[in-house]
Amino acid sequence: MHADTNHASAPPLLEIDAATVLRGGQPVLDRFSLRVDAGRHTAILGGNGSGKSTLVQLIARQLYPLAPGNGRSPVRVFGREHWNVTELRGLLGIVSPAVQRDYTSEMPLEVFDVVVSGFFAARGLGLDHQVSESMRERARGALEQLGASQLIGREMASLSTGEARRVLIARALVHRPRALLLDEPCAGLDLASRRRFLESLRALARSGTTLLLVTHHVEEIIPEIDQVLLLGQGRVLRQGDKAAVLTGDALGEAFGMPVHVAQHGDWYDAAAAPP
Ligand SMILES: Nc1ncnc2c1ncn2[C@@H]1O[C@H](COP(=O)(O)OP(=O)(O)OP(=O)(O)O)[C@@H](O)[C@H]1O
Repeated sequence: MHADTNHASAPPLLEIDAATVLRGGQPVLDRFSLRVDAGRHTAILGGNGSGKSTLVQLIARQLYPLAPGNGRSPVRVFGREHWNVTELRGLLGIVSPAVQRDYTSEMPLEVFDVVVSGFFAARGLGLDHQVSESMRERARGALEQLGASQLIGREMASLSTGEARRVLIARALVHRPRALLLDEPCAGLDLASRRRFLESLRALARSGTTLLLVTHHVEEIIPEIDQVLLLGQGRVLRQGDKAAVLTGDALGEAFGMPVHVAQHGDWYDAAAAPP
């Protein structure tokens, strides 16, 4: 399901062309290629250690690929190879466990300030930040969109995992990025919080923000996502329409054991097949 149909002539949101990333001297992404068109909500699925977080860091310019030798970068975002990191984050909101740890550490940071600071790509508000009424208005709107308005006034360190995640997504959305990259957004959420959170992601997907969802849980792939990439040991095992990729065979290969996949309406789930 595409977010909207006005992207026909836009460059792809993301193009990765045979990128290799080394960590500890070993290739953890190995000649990895991926294309995500703007508006095409995509899930990146893989087991522990398959390279998902490395991929997020590659896209966020926190890790760099090996130079391919042709002078070109193997990673292009919105058609461009070179980005200033602040500018890139204005177009691509990123929420990951590392971002959440950073915001919920001991330093006192108030929820509303955290969301407004998204306009300045800063961790909190400082004296030199000129906050306009329209910025405040948009921050209130983003918190409302995530069902987190009641948290205004609270300190980040006092929030539950799910509450803090909603605030950080509001912060990532405040300057209206064209896409949102979410790394394991449901980690640490209980059943009810996860369902509510996934419903808010569905609303975002329908509102035109392209979602890139990184997860190891098939049941978090919301119906609006129609492309799935299956990652195994740093390589693309399968990529394509959800129905073609979410099969027992493909997931069995990714997770290294027999997997049973069930479909419930527009949702899928997967479990280890009984021995
Ligand atoms: N700093 C590092 N030095 C050496 N190896 C690393 C480093 N960081 C990650 N790796 C290795 O890279 C591989 C991919 O790790 P990555 O964190 O990207 O996987 P992941 O798919 O996000 O895993 P998980 O689902 O467990 O979070 C793993 O084998 C991991 O041990």
